[in-house]
Amino acid sequence: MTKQLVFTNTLDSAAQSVFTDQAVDFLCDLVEQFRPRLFELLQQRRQRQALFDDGELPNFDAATKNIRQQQWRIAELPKDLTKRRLEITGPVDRKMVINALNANVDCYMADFEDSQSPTWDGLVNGQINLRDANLGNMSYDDPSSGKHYSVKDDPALLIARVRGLHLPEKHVLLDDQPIPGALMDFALYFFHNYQQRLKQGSGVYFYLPKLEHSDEAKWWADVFHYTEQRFQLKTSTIRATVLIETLPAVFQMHEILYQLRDHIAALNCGRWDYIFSYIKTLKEHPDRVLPDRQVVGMDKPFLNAYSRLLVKTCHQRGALAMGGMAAFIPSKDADENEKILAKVHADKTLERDNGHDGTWIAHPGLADTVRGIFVDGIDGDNQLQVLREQDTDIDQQLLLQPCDGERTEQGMRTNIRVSLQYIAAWLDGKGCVPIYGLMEDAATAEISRTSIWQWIRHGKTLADGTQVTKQLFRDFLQQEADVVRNEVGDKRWQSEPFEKAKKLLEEITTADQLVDFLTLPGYQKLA
Ligand SMILES: CC(=O)SCCNC(=O)CCNC(=O)[C@H](O)C(C)(C)COP(=O)(O)OP(=O)(O)OC[C@H]1O[C@@H](n2cnc3c(N)ncnc32)[C@H](O)[C@@H]1OP(=O)(O)O
Ligand SMILES: O=CC(=O)O
Ligand SMILES: [Mg+2]
Repeated sequence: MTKQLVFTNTLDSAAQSVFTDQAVDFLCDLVEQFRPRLFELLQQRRQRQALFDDGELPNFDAATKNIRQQQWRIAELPKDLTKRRLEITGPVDRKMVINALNANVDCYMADFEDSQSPTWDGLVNGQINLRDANLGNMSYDDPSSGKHYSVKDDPALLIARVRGLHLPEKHVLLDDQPIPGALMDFALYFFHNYQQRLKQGSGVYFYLPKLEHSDEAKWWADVFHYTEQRFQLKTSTIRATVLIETLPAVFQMHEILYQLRDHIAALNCGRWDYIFSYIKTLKEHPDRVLPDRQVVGMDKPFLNAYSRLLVKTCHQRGALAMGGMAAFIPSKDADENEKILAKVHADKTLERDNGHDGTWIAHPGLADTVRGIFVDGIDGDNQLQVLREQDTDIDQQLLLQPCDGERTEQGMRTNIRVSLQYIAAWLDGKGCVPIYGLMEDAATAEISRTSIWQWIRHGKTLADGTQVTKQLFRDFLQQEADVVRNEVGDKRWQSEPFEKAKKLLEEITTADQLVDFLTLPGYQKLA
């Protein structure tokens, strides 16, 4: 008997329109075919981490030296993926999708990942929204403002980011086990959109997050080849941009491009997950504990080296090198806004000067400032020709260089308030929220909570000499929860899952073993 997917809940009409018989067949085949290997790859992540915990440091792999040294290039880029100077990103709710498509940018990264809390309804409606976006007949009437939204002519080019490989989808089972969330997002987006995208003379474009090794890139390449064959499409119809946002992956960039050479278009500096991964990968290394999150900027040597090596590697192979996200969002206060735009300007100028071909913005209000740098400030559609002499000697030592800066009580308290508010929002179905003037999403919040864990783990002292302990954290958590409760008011505190978030934050921060992703225990609690 052929296998069947089992849904844990009754499908409403929206879900039925997404999980059609043919789409379900395709998804079921993908899961059956590729999940066993995915489990092995996740196991290999744990084995590599055990070595790092024992004192080894991530490094370039001697076994794949020939891939790094030989001459080869990725498949030629399709025309519409050569100009990606400015990309807006955001979760896939309907108003956001329309606003992003209408923004003054080249591309829109529609996000099922860091900025999307993976509620069932959110994911299903996200698929419907992206299908409508590709069909070009998308509109929305906002019941709270009465405003009508529709997509302009010539919208931004749509690229969908699927969930990371570690995230299960608990509402859909095969053989009594949750299916991989990444395969669900990929299969549904591909199935419902490939015909329309090909009709428009384009391809089906994805962002792939949080890869740790080129074997995982090979796994995705196999998924893409299988899909193209099944739907009788030309090789390279599917194109991926891979986020280099884990520390192990920075040592595998040539290999990742190589394994995906028929399908890759670009690498991207996912700087927030990268900082989180630096903490996580080196969590047992007392000499590489990071300072306050606020001081870990792209000008720090280890981060700047990562950006430069990514550019160099991509350009050598004919792939675009995308920059990352400045977390600043516009303020309604004019003076404050001027300062924010100046910070964004400095951050993006550094990326442009490193040779990136384009960059991300979190908010349409930043488009004009960043266009000044990445559109007016470069010659042509990209900087593929840039190969800088000074970026030839980036080595393991520089990529892992300890980061200077203070650990302060203020920094620790801010980390607590941000984590608490973010986890509460996420459990409430919102994957990206403004907190204290910054956009916070699953990647930025991970930095806040793992920093504290690592400071406790190594008994670090704050700038005033206080040692960070589990008890200090518990005391601060109680005090900062009161501060947040005052800020949001009793009504919101009681009606939103702040108490649940506080409990989860306490559990994962005081656990003896670092919890891999806060979204894993979080997902168990997500309605
Ligand atoms: C680490 C990483 O992974 S980075 C990538 C993931 N993160 C992201 O994608 C960040 C996406 N950004 C956002 O979600 C939002 O900008 C937030 C939550 C940070 C702030 O959103 P808001 O509080 O709505 O901001 P604000 O009120 O200033 O928004 C003004 C308008 O801009 C729109 N807007 C804001 N950000 C975006 C966006 N990223 N895409 C599309 N529209 C947007 C809002 O919908 C709103 O539209 P309206 O006037 O029609 O109502
Ligand atoms: O996904 C992007 C990141 O910075 O993390
Ligand atoms: Mg990320």
